[in-house]
Amino acid sequence: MSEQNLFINGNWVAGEGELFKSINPSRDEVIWEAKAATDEQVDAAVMAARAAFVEWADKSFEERLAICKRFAELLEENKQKFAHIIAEETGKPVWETLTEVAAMIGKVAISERAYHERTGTVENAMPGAKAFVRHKPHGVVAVYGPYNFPGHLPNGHIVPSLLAGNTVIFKPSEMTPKVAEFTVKMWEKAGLPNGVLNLVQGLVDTGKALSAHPQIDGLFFTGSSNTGHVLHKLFAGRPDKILALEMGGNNPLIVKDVADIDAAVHDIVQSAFVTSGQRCTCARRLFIEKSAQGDAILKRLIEVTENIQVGDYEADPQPFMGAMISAKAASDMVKAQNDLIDAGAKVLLKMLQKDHNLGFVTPGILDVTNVTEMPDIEHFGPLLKIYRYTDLDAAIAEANNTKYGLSAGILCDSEDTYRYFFKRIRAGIVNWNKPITGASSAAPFGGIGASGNHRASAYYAADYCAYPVASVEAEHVSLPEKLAPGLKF
Ligand SMILES: NC(=O)c1ccc[n+]([C@@H]2O[C@H](COP(=O)([O-])OP(=O)(O)OC[C@H]3O[C@@H](n4cnc5c(N)ncnc54)[C@H](O)[C@@H]3O)[C@@H](O)[C@H]2O)c1
Ligand SMILES: O=CCC[C@H](NC(=O)CCC(=O)O)C(=O)O
Repeated sequence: MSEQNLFINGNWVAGEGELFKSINPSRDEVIWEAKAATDEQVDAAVMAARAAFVEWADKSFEERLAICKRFAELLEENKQKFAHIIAEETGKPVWETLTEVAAMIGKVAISERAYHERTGTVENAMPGAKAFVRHKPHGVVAVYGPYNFPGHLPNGHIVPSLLAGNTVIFKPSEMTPKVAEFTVKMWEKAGLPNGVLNLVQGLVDTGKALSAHPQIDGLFFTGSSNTGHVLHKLFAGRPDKILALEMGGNNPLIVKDVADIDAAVHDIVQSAFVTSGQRCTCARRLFIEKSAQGDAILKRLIEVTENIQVGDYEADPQPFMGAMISAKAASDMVKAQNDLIDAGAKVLLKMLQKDHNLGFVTPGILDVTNVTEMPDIEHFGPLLKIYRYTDLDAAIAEANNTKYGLSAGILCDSEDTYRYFFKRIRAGIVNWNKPITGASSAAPFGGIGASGNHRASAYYAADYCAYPVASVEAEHVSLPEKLAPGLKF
């Protein structure tokens, strides 16, 4: 039981709202239980961030960076422990959660570089003066995180926000409060001044109270498209607030003429089933040619997928896939599969949830080529939909037939085919002969359409964490050499 679960103005305090729990989805055990933040506690957190802002923004960049570097060192020292907490709360195997902690550590150096390269100071000479472009923090920002990368993805907003001089209120996913608590304890230990980072835990009501708070200057969100759209509506008519949205996708992957079938199948599996399909970048739709080679790829894909190891996060040897975030998420995914089957999808490999109290499902593959009414929704789990095609243009058109636009890829040996595809496909991440998951934090990250609002996370996060200020400056006022017509001095 975690009683003092909120971090407000440098103090750990108990929530006074509704009781909520975090359940280990691999073992059906309660691992965290506490009360949500009330509206008054959300208000206290926002006002603490407001009070801390001027002093934090006034510190030198080097002072702020030193604390972020200490945070990264603490993560390094505690990486085994932290990886186990992420694994126990999300179901992801430890091999994978160790990479999540590594991405969090790497974020500090990447954000330092991005701060200078994207939001540095530019000075230009001009007659009798100098012109500058500098950047200033927005002020108090709210950061919302998803459950699938409960450490890495909010960290991708928090680190650049703090480096730029903003103060933060962090609202993690209600599915992953324990990871959030550990993260904030590392920041506390790293020496952040009181009020600079505040943690409010809770359900949707806590999220609503924070997003509606008049004293936030911005909201940086990674999560579902549904919630992102709710927030977008809430911020409509508020050009004074900055809203950065990173949402989901209905991501396509096309296969066309490859020599190495096993290599192609590897990249498909890595794209569709890593993290039990719970990555925003996962391939949801796979386009395979109607040809002998297409048949061979599909046959091999089914064989390899049938043999994917699914198991407990600590199992030795480690499984490829762990549990989904909850038993409910797993049964919802099976239901989504059944709905598609009812709509005419052909089962190639049936997804199964053997124990309804746990989050484990085996990966599923459906042929949806003949389904006439395919919903354009993100199936956030290990369910891959196959489209058989005869014409590449038609496959690309269908790949683009989505309101989303996060990631896309093609597996093909011809560079010309890739260039052709690249020009026509609509997505923020476009890969060639590589999985479409595993997007690097060192590159801009995010999508177009319903996947986000173009302020991509990762490397370009620096852009939305500070605003540019243009200045023309001279040490003294002086009369211009040439006066405007009609003026006499
Ligand atoms: N594009 C990306 O960068 C990216 C990365 C990871 C995950 N995702 C997406 O995230 C989703 C999974 O995460 P999730 O289910 O935790 O997302 P979610 O939208 O359910 O929750 C995200 C956060 O929003 C809060 N929230 C929910 N409803 C709210 C409301 N009405 N008002 C204010 N706050 C509210 C939640 O409490 C949580 O803190 C998937 O759709 C996935 O594609 C996107
Ligand atoms: O749900 C979002 C997936 C993000 C994920 N990105 C990473 O793993 C980044 C790792 C790094 O920073 O190098 C993905 O794209 O799969």
